[in-house]
Amino acid sequence: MTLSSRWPSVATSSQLKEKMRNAKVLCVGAGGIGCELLKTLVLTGFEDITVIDMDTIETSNLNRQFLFRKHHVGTSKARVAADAVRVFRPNANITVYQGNVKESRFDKTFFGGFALVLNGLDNVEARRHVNRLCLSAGVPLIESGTEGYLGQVTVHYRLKNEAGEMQYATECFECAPKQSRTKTYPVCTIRNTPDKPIHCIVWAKELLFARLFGRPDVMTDLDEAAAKEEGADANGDAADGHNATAFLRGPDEPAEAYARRIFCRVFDEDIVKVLSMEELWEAREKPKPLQLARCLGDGGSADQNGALQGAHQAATGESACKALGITGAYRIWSLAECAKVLIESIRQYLEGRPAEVGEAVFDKEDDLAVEFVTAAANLRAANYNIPQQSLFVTKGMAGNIIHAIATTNAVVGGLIVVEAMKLLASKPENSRATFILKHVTNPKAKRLLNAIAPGEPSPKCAACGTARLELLIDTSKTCLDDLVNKVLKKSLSLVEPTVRTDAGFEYEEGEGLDEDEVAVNKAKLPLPLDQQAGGGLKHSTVMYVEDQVQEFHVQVEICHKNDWDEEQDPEGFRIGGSVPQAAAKAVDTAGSSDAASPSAGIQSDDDDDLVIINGPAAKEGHEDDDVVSIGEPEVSQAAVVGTLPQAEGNLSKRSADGDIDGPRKRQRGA
Ligand SMILES: Nc1ncnc2c1ncn2[C@@H]1O[C@H](COP(=O)(O)OP(=O)(O)OP(=O)(O)O)[C@@H](O)[C@H]1O
Ligand SMILES: [Zn+2]
Repeated sequence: MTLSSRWPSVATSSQLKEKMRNAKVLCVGAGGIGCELLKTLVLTGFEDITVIDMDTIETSNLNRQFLFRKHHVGTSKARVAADAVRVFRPNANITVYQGNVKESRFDKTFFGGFALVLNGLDNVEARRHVNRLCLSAGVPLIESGTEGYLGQVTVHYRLKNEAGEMQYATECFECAPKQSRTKTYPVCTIRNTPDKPIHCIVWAKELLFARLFGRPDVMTDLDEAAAKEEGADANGDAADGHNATAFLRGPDEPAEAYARRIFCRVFDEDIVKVLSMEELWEAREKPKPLQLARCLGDGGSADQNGALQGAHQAATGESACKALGITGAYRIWSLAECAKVLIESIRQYLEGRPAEVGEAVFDKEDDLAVEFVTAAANLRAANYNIPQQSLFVTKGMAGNIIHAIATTNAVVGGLIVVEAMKLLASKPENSRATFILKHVTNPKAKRLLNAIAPGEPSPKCAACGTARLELLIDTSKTCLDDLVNKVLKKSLSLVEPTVRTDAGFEYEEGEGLDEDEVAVNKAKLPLPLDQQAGGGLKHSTVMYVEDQVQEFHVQVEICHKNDWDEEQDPEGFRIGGSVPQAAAKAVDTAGSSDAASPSAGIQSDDDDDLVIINGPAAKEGHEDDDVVSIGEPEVSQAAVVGTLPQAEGNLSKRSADGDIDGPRKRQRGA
């Protein structure tokens, strides 16, 4: 049934209302956007809603995820959100799943049961996964993302006419390569020549925290450097790949003595060593070693046994600042405070959370972890004469936090519902991709929302087109494990990849394999690519890569390349063709240079994908420009989350007089 009136007059028709009541919609994500979306959906008249979210509510969600209250902390987001909106519309039928949308129960058949899929996610892997399932199930997807004041809603579908012919088709989520804002930091800058606060924070979080509290079998660059020295001291050989003993705690070593030894090692002795690499300092300011006793000041900071004053209590593992009586998240700590917090946080970890040591992963919600990183980063900043940061700012930078704006989420939630209504009203020609770019577009335009026609499908798209990807990789040094985990799962967002070649190589994952098959596949993982069965995965080998859950197929041609430059390509591979940008990371974390400024250089971690509009580079002083056409936004750091199509391509569809073309209407039979 199509509605005869034009959009938007049709929006209030009783026919559309009925369609909204009956339409089965799937909301993926019940976080910042998801809460707004659910609320607006039920208030608009949608009554058959399914919600998936894998997470539980955290205290830090409460400021913007308004369906949640303090007493809900620790409980399922999807369930609480559903219960809350049921109050607004008691006859709504809301089905809840607390789970990861990548689970195999949410397969093509599951997706095929919905009229529309509405995403309120926060990471690109899940978005790609949902995109692929929507493509294979033939269900329209409305995508969204926000980042501070910025946001966007995009619409993706292939709609057939009654004769089964493709009538309207937009680009899919993966058609336009997204430029990842994941920042990579050359390891040598982080290790030897930091010159920004973020370099010190990355070092504290990715190297020191990981080394002291993380998995001991995972080497960090601290080990590599230290082990090289140890190996060289002992027998002149390079490191053999084992962790440096310098960071191991002696069997009877008291926690605080260990903490002090670590301090001396990393902020004093290591700096002395790096100073001896004279070529590094020809054009740079030399770093200064820090002596612990001097940092602590008059010696009165420690008692006769060397224990810090104020830290005599048994360690609870909760907070070093609390134990030391140090307050002030927004001020910069003195050097003495940093030294004390560093030593006390190590003691708190070792004595208060012994079970976690060797397993810990940095978590921005963990006070002790943030205190440790703040103290360590600031001490390192003092070594290198780099400005220090408050705990609040460090937390933002280490946790890749862009402070979310509830209103942006509300606007985006509302726009998703508007686009959903257009599709239900069978008005795909009225679909719009809408961008909230207020502070980066021409202020004279005074336009908060910029709506453009959805982009066209790209034949080169790996998800919906027929692209063959090219993988540049060192086939003799890379093992299959890295190909599977770093290339296929991480870069291409596959969940359970299968790889086959014409010459008979096979690798499979996923349900349905028996124990023997799993073991056979696992045994292949440590071997280099060129030593795999079927003559190896070598230069010119074409791999047929598949993910059955996603119904994703792509051909990947291998190009052997050795001599990778670690700084330029820290991952040691590159993927060409129409592929979503790999989240290549040297030391894969990031942060903003100013946590108070939401659009500052925040980068993605595993949870947040940030992409940049590939518009023309921002000109200096663009605010003075008389004309900044809406078709050419002046965007450099307009970071939005998720679904942003390439602005140039899309925006150019707006004609000079401001008309917007609808989505591509296919010729009959095309
Ligand atoms: N693979 C997935 N399956 C199911 N839900 C997911 C998946 N990935 C992300 N989500 C959910 O998407 C929601 C995104 O919401 P939002 O961006 O507000 O993040 P958040 O985790 O609530 O907040 P923040 O990251 O700012 O602390 C989260 O509730 C998260 O649990
Ligand atoms: Zn596509």
